[in-house]
Amino acid sequence: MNVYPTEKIRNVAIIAHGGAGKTSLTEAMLYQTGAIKRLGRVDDGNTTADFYPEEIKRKITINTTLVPCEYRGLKINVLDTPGFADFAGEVKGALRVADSVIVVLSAVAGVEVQTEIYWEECGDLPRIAFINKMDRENASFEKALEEMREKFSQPIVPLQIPIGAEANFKGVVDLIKMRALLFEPGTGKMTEAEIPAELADQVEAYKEQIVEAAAEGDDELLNKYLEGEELTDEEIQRGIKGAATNGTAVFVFCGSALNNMGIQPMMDFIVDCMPDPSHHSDVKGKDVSAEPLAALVFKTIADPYIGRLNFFRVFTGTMKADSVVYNANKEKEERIGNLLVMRGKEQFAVPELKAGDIAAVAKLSVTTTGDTLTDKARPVILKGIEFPQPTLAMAIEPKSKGDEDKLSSALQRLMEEDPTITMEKNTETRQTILKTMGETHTDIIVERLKSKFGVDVGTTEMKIPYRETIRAMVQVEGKHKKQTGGHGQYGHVWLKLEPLPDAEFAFEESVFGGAVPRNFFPAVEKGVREAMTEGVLAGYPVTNVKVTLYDGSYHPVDSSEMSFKLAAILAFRKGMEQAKPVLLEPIMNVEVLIPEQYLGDIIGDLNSKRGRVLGMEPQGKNQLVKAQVPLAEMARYSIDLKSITQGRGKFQMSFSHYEEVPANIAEKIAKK
Ligand SMILES: Nc1nc2c(ncn2[C@@H]2O[C@H](COP(=O)(O)OP(=O)(O)OP(=O)(O)O)[C@@H](O)[C@H]2O)c(=O)[nH]1
Repeated sequence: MNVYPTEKIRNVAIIAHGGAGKTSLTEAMLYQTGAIKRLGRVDDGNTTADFYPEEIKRKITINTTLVPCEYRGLKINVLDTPGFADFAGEVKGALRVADSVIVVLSAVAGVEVQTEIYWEECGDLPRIAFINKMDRENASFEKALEEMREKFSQPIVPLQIPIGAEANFKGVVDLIKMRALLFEPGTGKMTEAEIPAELADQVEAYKEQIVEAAAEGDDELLNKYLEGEELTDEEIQRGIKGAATNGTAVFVFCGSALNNMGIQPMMDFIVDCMPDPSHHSDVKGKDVSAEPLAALVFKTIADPYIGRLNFFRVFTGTMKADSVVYNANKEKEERIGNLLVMRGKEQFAVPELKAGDIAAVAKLSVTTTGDTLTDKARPVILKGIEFPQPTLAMAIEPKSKGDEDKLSSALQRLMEEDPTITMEKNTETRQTILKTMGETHTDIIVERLKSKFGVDVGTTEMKIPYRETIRAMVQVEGKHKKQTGGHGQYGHVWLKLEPLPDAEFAFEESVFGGAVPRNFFPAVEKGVREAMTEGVLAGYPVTNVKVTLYDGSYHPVDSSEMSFKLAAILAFRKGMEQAKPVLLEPIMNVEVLIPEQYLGDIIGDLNSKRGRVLGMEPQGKNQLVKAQVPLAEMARYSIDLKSITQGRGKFQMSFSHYEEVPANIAEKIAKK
């Protein structure tokens, strides 16, 4: 593969709801450019972009795949992203390094939820739309268009209209060339023809929208247009390019990725009108090739053959093979060996990469996703990537004992690859908690642990770290006395137990006249602390208790530290039983961000989860609901929220405080 200058590069992310046809479109683009000789199919598991076994098995994209196509002397770096919400982190990475976006819609399903969500996340990135699956039963170009206009604020402007639909889909009318383009299914061969007479009215209506959008794309043209002058074809072209580059209009194409129909006109548009990397908002107004090196790592994978691979985009300067660069985030130099242009599982080594290009490098020592590789003499740190926070927590444990260390180091490695998972050890419940973006994500982590690291693991629900406390003050006696020939054992204490709302534990002594000698005090405290590790209700740790040692007795020969410790344990257990013990549960601060229309359902659901809604406030088009909810009710909230809002809601939570568990629930927990 050649080295391409900045102006000959297009970095295009393909985004859409799962199943709209992103991977099929990527495959068709590769075929169209001659990079592959056979059109692979998702259903046959032989596409270039989805080559991981886990992707082939599920027939979905899990990883963003970089697929460079060489076309008309340019290099189009296609980033095929996953549509499934659990892998939203991959989309974030791709959008950070793309200069423009292809939004794929199914002509049958129209604008689906994830498409809407990712559309928002595109921010200011210029985008075009490809209405796919025109060959399918119930395909409707108009309906998809209408839904786009309903849901998106940008002007939506078709540059084509379909000729035929469903099994009868034959091609498109190119509204700029004013010609019919007919495609041969499979080969994608394109022939031109006259516009079918029955489409004449439609063509006129759409043409007017194009002229308007073109005028909006160029100030000079806008004046001309507003003064009622007609724009020439050349001016319309220029205006369209301006609007496409600035993102002031979204131009629409259509076709069938599966049958390789309608791909070439869209690719021509990318080449002719979509922005090159010098337009990216990070570098706007700069001479990208004259600036010092700044390359952002947006994805890291542990490749089974090559080892760790970092994918990066060069924003400014040139990245050279066999060079030394500076990781400005880690403040460490890194040695670059080969620069690899990847295409699915294929790779080509290149001597250098110009500003704007995307590639991978193997075997760096400290670099991870989000880091900037730069020039030590003139270091730059590029803005990182804001990954979504994981929301589904599950406990994970190795199936065979002794694999604990192996599990935690494997998870560490997976966390380097995937910034949307976290792992933590809960010291109270002794569980390893894995947090992910959803159930499928968890399943995939479990599979990877087995296939890549040989650790067989199971997942269970997270245990809730309950605690126990007391609600009354009591005074109790504890006596440990044994006479078994020779030395006996003797310890005797009187303890006062009382609730201590503002601290976990306090121990005091106020013993008169040496009833218990001073040297045994530490043993008594030790006994109390030991007893507190397992409460009398359900065996959870005891908290918020003050214990005072105020009396007792001793034996000059038989008393020992051990005897006093045991006496204290006895006293504490007895005392706790009498002091109205209760179970406490962790209460979380929860913030849920949702579109207004789900407000009622969300509040109803939080109430049914024993939550207290503290308030809500509008945030743009959304509502932020603040509540406090017991952790025990929140274990599967990420799944519930997804189903109530069809994936449109977000939430986060953090620990707030402990509160008493209602008696009926406490009883059930104690029985368990
Ligand atoms: N009839 C028809 N089917 C299509 C077309 N494009 C894609 N499909 C089918 O739709 C399904 C999903 O296609 P993909 O290309 O995997 O969709 P995707 O958007 O990449 O899906 P994710 O990566 O999982 O988000 C597959 O069964 C494809 O064969 C099309 O143009 N026509």
